[in-house]
Amino acid sequence: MHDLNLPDAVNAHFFDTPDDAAKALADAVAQHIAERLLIAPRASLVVSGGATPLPFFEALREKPLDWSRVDILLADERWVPENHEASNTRLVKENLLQGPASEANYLSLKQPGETPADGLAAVEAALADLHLPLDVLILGMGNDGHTASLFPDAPELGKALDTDAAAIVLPMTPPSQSEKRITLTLRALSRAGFTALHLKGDDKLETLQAACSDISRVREMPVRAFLKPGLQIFWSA
Ligand SMILES: O=C(O)C(O)[C@@H](O)[C@H](O)[C@H](O)COP(=O)(O)O
Repeated sequence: MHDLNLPDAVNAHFFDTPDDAAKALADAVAQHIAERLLIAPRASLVVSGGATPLPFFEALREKPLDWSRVDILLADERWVPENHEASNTRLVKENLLQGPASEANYLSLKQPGETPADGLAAVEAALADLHLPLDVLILGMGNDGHTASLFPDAPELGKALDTDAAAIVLPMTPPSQSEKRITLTLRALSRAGFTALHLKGDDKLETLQAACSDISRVREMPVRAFLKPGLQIFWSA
């Protein structure tokens, strides 16, 4: 039905409604976290901002997990105050860190500082205890092929994609975006125990199709870096 030329061992799940996709993704994430907590003292959960994750957050926050042992952070953040409508931290606090999930530990990528470069040391300090690889990573994707804040037009993209570099978080200043950003780097985002790409709408399917057409040209569409064996794609109309 969906004419995608997916790389080997990438699994795509298609749903009729955003709620169906969100519930299935929340089930999969909760199962993965529960399994991880059986064998590890804590589990990390990295989520994305934007519009797509809202119903997923609403479904996930109700799961009966030992949330006090879960560290939640964002894959990327816009460098705006927490009460700004574009703040991903606000989105997560209002929609995910509620109910049972309010017991989770939130690690913020937004720290004091005029710019992400000014706040970088404080963000690195906030992430000092973060264990890599991550346990669960949920990514979104823009129609320019960005994921997290790995934007094709960001001057910092080369550094952020360099998995040999030590940085796990970097400021990003893509001219296409009105706010400055901060993002986990590819090094931090690679090899998570469970990685999902959560997409909504036909336009995203077309973008995914374009991304799959030549996965080697990562700088043109950074989402390609994640089109690897084990990736789970959750798409809905
Ligand atoms: O803060 C952000 O903007 C992101 O984390 C970003 O990578 C997002 O996931 C995509 O832009 C998709 O956004 P939508 O879900 O709004 O389409």
